[in-house]
Amino acid sequence: MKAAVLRSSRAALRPCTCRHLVGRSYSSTESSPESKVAILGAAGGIGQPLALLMKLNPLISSLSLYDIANTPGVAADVSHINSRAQVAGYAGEEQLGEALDGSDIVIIPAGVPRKPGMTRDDLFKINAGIVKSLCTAIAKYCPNALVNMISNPVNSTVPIAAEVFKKAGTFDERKLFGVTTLDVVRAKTFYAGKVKVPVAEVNVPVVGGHAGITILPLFSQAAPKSSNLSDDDIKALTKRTQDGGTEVVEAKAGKGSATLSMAYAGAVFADACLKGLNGVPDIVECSFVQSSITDLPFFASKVRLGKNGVEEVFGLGPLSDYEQQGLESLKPELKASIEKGVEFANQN
Ligand SMILES: NC(=O)c1ccc[n+]([C@@H]2O[C@H](COP(=O)([O-])OP(=O)(O)OC[C@H]3O[C@@H](n4cnc5c(N)ncnc54)[C@H](O)[C@@H]3O)[C@@H](O)[C@H]2O)c1
Ligand SMILES: O=C(O)C[C@H](O)C(=O)O
Repeated sequence: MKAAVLRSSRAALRPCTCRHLVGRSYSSTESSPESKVAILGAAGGIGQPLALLMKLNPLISSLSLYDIANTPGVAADVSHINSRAQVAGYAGEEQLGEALDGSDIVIIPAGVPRKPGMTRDDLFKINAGIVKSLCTAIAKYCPNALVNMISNPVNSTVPIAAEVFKKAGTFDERKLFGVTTLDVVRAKTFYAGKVKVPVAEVNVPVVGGHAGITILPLFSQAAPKSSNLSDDDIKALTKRTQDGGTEVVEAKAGKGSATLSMAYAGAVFADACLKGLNGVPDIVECSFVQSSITDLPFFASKVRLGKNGVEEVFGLGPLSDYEQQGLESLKPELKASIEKGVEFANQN
């Protein structure tokens, strides 16, 4: 069973009166374009709260919820919320094409999460294959969509997606994103708590990748600046940001990894992508993208989002000695994870 499907056309305009949790609001005199967003893995721990948050986003006219099972229930539930997006649930591979058809953004939280004692790379064996088959379908059914990759290990799943798209002849480096927003969310929260400033005023760029030491928060560039932080404070904040995922995995004690904070982070990043697609100026977020700012082919840094996805990849800016050391230390691990993804995509 599935709910009614609404096909999207970005050119069509329709009035909207909903308010959005994290973005701008639209009055009845404004219009927002139609946009279709698909979530793959929508019945999971991240997928369900992410579906809820996406249903509240007034920039979305069509929300497509896909999983291997259980999406009809999630879709029926979310669809009763009185906001703009029309919701459709799709279950099983035979419905994947319809779920993806016409999507402007595809968000991928499909795959297994960590248990205590595991690294993100331990998920590669299962998640690499899942991501590969989902990206093969994206190349076929919505080759122009922006892809927001959440499935771990992000340092490898993004290169896998790139290789799949290259083979299909659909790769556009401006449209593929590893979602590292949760690292930024954590860095902001931990910094605000330490420096004792309102968290809403805080910004901290986080660069590199999304696993352990490859997560490099740049507290030397944090805003507002603090003169009270010692070197030890910065080391502790850096370590807590790098270990944020493990902190949640251990606290959940075998019941998975971050889902609620990740759904929030995924919603923030998707909202930024939607705003960029809609021509809102100066939308800047950190993301793991194809990059030439270091000698690695993929790297997370600040990117400006626009009508075609990435419009500009920003450089790292001035780094402290500690951050410079962190940058050099992360490169071998990040390089190996990228190469592992590329190799997997090309050998299977
Ligand atoms: N990027 C990040 O910052 C970040 C943060 C948290 C979690 N994650 C990752 O996100 C992934 C999902 O985490 P979760 O807690 O939601 O896991 P979960 O097990 O609760 O949910 C995953 C969902 O994916 C579905 N799924 C499996 N194979 C699929 C396929 N072929 N097609 C569609 N759906 C499929 C499952 O049925 C399940 O509903 C994990 O890999 C996790 O490590 C990433
Ligand atoms: O830590 C994990 O395994 C999930 C995710 O990557 C996170 O940072 O919370």
